[in-house]
Formats: sequence, structure tokens, C-alpha cells
Amino acid sequence: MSPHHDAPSPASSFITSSSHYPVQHQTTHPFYNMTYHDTFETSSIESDIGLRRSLVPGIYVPTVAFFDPANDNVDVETTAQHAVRLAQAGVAGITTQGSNGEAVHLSHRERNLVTSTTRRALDDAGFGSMPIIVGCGAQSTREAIELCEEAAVSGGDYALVLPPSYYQGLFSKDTVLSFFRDLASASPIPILIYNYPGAVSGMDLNSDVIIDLAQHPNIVGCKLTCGNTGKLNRIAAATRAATASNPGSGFMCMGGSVDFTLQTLIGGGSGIIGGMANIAPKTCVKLVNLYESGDLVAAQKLQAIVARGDWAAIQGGIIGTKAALEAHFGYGGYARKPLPRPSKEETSKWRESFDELVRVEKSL
Ligand SMILES: N[C@@H](CC=O)C(=O)O
Repeated sequence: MSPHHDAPSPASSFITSSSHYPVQHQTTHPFYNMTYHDTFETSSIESDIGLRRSLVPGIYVPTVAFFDPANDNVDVETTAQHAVRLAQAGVAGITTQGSNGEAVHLSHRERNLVTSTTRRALDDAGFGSMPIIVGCGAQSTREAIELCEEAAVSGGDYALVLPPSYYQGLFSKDTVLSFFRDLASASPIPILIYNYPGAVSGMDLNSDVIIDLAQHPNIVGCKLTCGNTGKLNRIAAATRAATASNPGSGFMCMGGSVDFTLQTLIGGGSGIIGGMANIAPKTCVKLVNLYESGDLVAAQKLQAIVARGDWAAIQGGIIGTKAALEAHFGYGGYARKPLPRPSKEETSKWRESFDELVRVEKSL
């Protein structure tokens, strides 16, 4: 990172091993100034022994899911090709089963297939050190733990977890805290808290809660789709202060949408996990690089283009994002039912909404 971005160094790292070997992960955490170890048995991890994958600051892409139009099965080939396209564009990592990944439309088996396919594609293309964050939110603590275990076995390095919300009318004031602490204590991989009120009936975790949870040695970051940059600034500052006494570790406070990349970096965040980077990964990476090089005028100009493009991604969600991928890059397909397929008019609208951004992307 440049001197302009006093971002923490890698949040954590762990060691994966091949089939039937114990997997060991190691997280050094700022608040505890200690090293946390855990070990568990895997059945089918395919990564190299001794591979360390750290979370580094930058752009992380929550990949969209791809389905074979003939039978609606997971399209393994496109999943692999897309992951490699993103890695080659210079992103810092991939997130499978984020909101863009249609996790709620996938069985556990399909989720694992997407993650293991992504891992294998990255490894085969020479990106063996690129981390994968896997969406592992569930309504029960038990299922969330199970998803984290399965993510680890499938080659995931970290878990991105929404709080449960279905029974929130029955929650006590400690329920969400206990959920994250219980999960983090049991999970074989470190946890990032996913704060996306729109996906969990309005539940919006505040900075006090997230800073408190950040003290758990196996909670190593957050994604703030709430877009509250004041909150982001408070969390980044609190966790960075703790990091100063323990260099070499860090809490990754990530913005949740590329339309506030610059604001995130200026506020002390570590980067973005943002869906629009499925369409324009190079542009998103360039924006971070402009900031890091200190060219704030150019960064501001590019941020405006990115924010206009992200407005289309936010309005169109995965329907618009996939339509744009299909129109501009020749692959994408449709979301699973019951999500509707876009009409002809909508398809042209989404294509045109991303025109400006794709022009920039293709020029890089
Ligand atoms: N706008 C968000 C949606 C989910 O967090 C994104 O860009 O990923």
C-alpha cells in the first residue's frame, strides 16, 4: 500500500492442506495480541500444502452465479472462466455466495461446487495465493457453522456472514453478538461480518457492535453495504488503533459497494467487496491505484463513472448485472427462478446503463 493508504497489513492467514490432512489456520488479532490456532479434519481440500492466503487490501468481487440455460445446473466452465478473468484484472480476491452469487437459490452441494470450482480455476491459472471469501450466513447458528465447515473443505479461506433475521422479533439484545461469537469460535475459517440491512429486514449493526465483535480473534473484518461512511470511519479507526500495537495483523473494514470506493479508502477502510466489479474489475482496481498513487483529481473523475455504473448495478441487481455481462462480454445468462428474465427493453436498458463504464473497462 502507498503512504496515502495507511491500511492494515494482511488480516490473517492460514495454512491449507490436501485431502485428509488436518487444516490449520492461524490468525493474529490486534485486540488480543495473540495467536489463535485451530485444527480440523477435511475430506477433500485440494489446495497445496503450506499455501498461505492472506486478505490484502483492494477490490474483492462477489461473483455472480452461472447456470446452464439447457438444464439450470451450475455452469462450471463459465464459473471458472469468470474467476480467472477477474484475477487477471488484478483484483485482490473473490467472494463466492455473496449477494450477487444467488446463495439463497443454491443447495449446499451447489454452493460447494461453485467454491471448489473457483478455487481450482484460480490455482490452475497461477493465482493460488488469491483468497476466497465464502458467504456463509444462515438462520441458525448450527447451519452457519456447517456452511463455514463446508466452505473450508471446498477451498474457501474466509466466511462472510449476514446476521440471522427471520426471528429477529424474538431476539434479546445479545442474540446477534452471541450468534457471531459462537460462530467465530466454532468456525474453521475466520469470519467477516456482513452488514447489509436491505437483506436482513432492516437490521443494521452499528459501529459499537462491530467494534465489540472485532475483539474476537476469529472475526477479522466486515463488509458494510449499509453505505454509512461515518460508521466505516469509526470501525477502521478503532481497529487500526489496536493494530498499531501489533503490526502484521489487522481488521479488514471493507466498503460494500464500489460507488463509495474513494470514500472508503479516505475513511481508512481496506477496500471494497462490490458486485459491479463483475462487469468492470480493471476499472475498480484502477480507482484504488489512482488513490494510492495520490492522484486524487483523476480518482474523483473515475469514481464518478464507477458510481454511475454502480447505480445501474444497484437498481438492476443480479438481473441487470447478468444482462450487462451477456450484452457486453458474451456470457452471463439468467438468474434462477422465481427471478424474472429481463424483457427486450429492459435488456437494452441495462446494456446502455453500463456503456460508459464498459468503454473505460475495455480501454484498460
Ligand atoms: N451493492 C452491493 C450489494 C451487496 O452487498 C454490492 O455491490 O455487492
